[in-house]
Amino acid sequence: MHQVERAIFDLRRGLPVLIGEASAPLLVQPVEGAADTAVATLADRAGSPPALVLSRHRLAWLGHPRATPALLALPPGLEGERLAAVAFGAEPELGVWADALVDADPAERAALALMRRALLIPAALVARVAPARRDAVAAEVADGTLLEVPAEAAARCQETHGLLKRISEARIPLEDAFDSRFILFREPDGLREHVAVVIGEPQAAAGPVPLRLHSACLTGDLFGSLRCDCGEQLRNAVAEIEALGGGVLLYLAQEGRGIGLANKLRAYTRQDAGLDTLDADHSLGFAEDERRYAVAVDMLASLGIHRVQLLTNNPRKVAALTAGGIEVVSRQALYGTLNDHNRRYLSAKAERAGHLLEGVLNGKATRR
Ligand SMILES: Nc1nc2c(ncn2[C@@H]2O[C@H](COP(=O)(O)OP(=O)(O)OP(=O)(O)O)[C@@H](O)[C@H]2O)c(=O)[nH]1
Ligand SMILES: [Zn+2]
Repeated sequence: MHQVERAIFDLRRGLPVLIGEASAPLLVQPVEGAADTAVATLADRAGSPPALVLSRHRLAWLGHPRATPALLALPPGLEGERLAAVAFGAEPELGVWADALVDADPAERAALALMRRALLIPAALVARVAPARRDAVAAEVADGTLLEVPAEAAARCQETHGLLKRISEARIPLEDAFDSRFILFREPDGLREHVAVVIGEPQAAAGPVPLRLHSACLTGDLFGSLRCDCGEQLRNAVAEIEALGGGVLLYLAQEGRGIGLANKLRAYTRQDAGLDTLDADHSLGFAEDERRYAVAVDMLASLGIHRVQLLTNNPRKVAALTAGGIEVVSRQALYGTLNDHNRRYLSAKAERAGHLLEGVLNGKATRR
C-alpha cells in the first residue's frame, strides 16, 4: 500500500506516476488538471505516443457501450481543453476517433482505479515507456523524481479491508442523543477518515444493534441543502437510534456516493443542465454508486458488532454488509422530506437505482 498512498498524492498534484510491469512499464497522468502541454511532455518522457483511458460509464454515456474501460488513440494536437472535453466534457466531441477504441489492459484499468482512489475524474493519459527510454525513466524512479507503483498494488488500490486504524475517541453529547461517543478511524492513504457515533451502550448480546450507515454529504449534512434529504436523514437517524435504546451511526467519508465533493459539485451543474443524478455521474465517468462498504464492516468488527437492524432505504447497503459477514436481521426505512428541489433526485434513486422510497414519494413521509 505504501507506494499507492504516495502515488495518490502525486496524482492529486497532477504529476505522472509509473505503473510498474516488467515487460511494459506505463506512465500515467490524470486528465483533470493536466497542463496544455501534458500530452507532448508525456510523449517525450515515455518515447511513445500517449493514449486516453476512458471508463466504461463515460463510454456508455458517449454512446459507445463496452464491457471494460477502453483506450483511445489521441489524434495529433488534442490537448488542453479539447482533451478535457473528450475525457469528461458535457458536450463531447468523440466523433470518428471512436473507431480507434480498444479494450484497456490490466495496467491501464489500474490507472483508472488510481484516479478514483485519488477522487479525480476517472480518465487518464497513459504512455508505454519505449525501450530507448527505459534507463532514463528508471533513473527518475531511482532518484525519487518519479514514483513507481507495482501494477497489482495499483489494481487493488481501492481495497482497504483490514487496513483501517482506530485513532481516537471522545464523549460528544448530541442534541438528540445525550449519551454519545465519537470514535475516529483512518484509512491508510490519510485522505479519508470515518467516524463511528456510538449512541448509548448498545449491547451486542441483547439482540441486533440499530445501525445507520450514513455517507457524508457536506452540502446536506452541514448546510441543509434542499437538493437532497441527507441532513434530515442524519438527524432523524440519531433520534431514531436513541429512541430504539441506543446503537451506532457510521459517518462514512463517501461524499457524493464516493466520487468526492469536487465531482459532486460538477455533477450538480450537469443536473442543472438537465441530466438526472445517475446520468450526471456517468457523464463524468463514474458508476451510479462508487461506494465501498469494507470500511463499515471493519468498523463494526472493531466495535464487536455482528448482528444489526439497519436503518436504510438502500438495498445495496444491506447486500454489502451481508457480503461482509454482518447479519442484517431487519431493515427499517428512514425518510427525509420531499421538496421541489429534491423530488427529481429521489425519484431517480427510486426508479433507476432501486431505492425503496415509496414512503416518501407517495407523500406519507416523514418521521419525527
Ligand atoms: N454523486 C452524487 N451524490 C449525491 C447526490 N446527491 C446526494 N449525493 C450523495 O449521496 C449520498 C447519500 O447517502 P446516504 O443518505 O447515506 O445513502 P442512500 O444511498 O441514499 O441510502 P439510504 O439513505 O440509506 O436509504 C451522500 O454521499 C451524498 O453526498 C448527487 O446528485 N450526486
Ligand atoms: Zn445529500
